[in-house]
Amino acid sequence: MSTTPLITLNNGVTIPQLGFGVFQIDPDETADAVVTALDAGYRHIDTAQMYRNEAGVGEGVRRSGLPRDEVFITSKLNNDSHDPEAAAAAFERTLDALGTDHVDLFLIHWPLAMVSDFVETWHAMEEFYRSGRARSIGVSNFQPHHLRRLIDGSTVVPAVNQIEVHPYLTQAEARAFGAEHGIATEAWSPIAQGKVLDDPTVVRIAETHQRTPAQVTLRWHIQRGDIVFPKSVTAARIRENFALFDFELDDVDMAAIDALNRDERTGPDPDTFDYVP
Ligand SMILES: NC(=O)C1=CN([C@@H]2O[C@H](COP(=O)(O)OP(=O)(O)OC[C@H]3O[C@@H](n4cnc5c(N)ncnc54)[C@H](OP(=O)(O)O)[C@@H]3O)[C@@H](O)[C@H]2O)C=CC1
Ligand SMILES: O=C1CO[C@H](CO)[C@@H](O)[C@@H]1O
Repeated sequence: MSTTPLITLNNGVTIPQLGFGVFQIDPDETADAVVTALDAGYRHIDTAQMYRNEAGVGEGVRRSGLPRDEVFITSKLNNDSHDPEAAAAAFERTLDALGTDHVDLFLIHWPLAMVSDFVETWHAMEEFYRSGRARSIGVSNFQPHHLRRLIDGSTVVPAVNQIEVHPYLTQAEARAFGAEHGIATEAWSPIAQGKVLDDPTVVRIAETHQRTPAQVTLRWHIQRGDIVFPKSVTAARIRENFALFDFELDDVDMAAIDALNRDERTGPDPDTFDYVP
């Protein structure tokens, strides 16, 4: 069975570059999907308090029979828990739901810059990291201006920034900022929830390589060096999305996909998204 490359984060922790995302997987179906993914070779699961399926992730990992330390688990602090005391209680709930004594990565899900002080929230995250119960901490949906303020006001530099990235939103500025500051970029909605799969350029490159449009798009992410975790509840697609390591895109293919950028989001804009449930 093939394995995924590992990326070393700025704190020395390694993360499998290809993982499995579980947003919009029904809590009752999550354990089965996670078992299917782990059987296919994935060793990295991306969940969030907001997805309400952390318990299913924990159950799936246990049911797989794999030792806990062979699976990298990420979760994210919900938007209603930015207050440092609320963050501490929410972090406990995540560990309880997953049924584990630590997570490998814990993220602030959204900056919520208009309704909270994310630097204060980050100080609570630093405590989770110092205690060892979050092996790494990071952020999600932070723009360079948010990251600048965070880095200026704290001691631990985020290990990752998880942002929306796909061929229609290539995120040159945010990825360059991350590279400059040792913050790994994680690409969410890597196939734009399916919207890039009919793109004629992607389809043409897929035909050339006798691969699917999803595989070509995910391979483009891998060759750019980002961490990526496509979601699927379909067993055949879960396996298809993992079969990325026996073909390569050349520079011309990579440039053609880069050129599809049109700065088009499928999800919310971090500068205006302030949803607190
Ligand atoms: N930090 C954040 O704010 C966010 C984080 N995320 C994370 O990123 C992960 C991935 O993003 P997500 O938004 O789920 O979207 P994706 O870009 O991964 O797309 C998922 C959709 O594509 C379909 N699909 C998956 N594989 C294939 C394939 N090979 N061929 C055709 N269709 C396919 C799935 O269908 P089906 O399931 O029916 O097979 C599903 O409808 C999330 O699960 C979550 O972990 C996502 C959004 C925001
Ligand atoms: O992780 C997430 C899944 O998608 C949602 C809607 O786009 C986001 O709000 C959320 O951050």
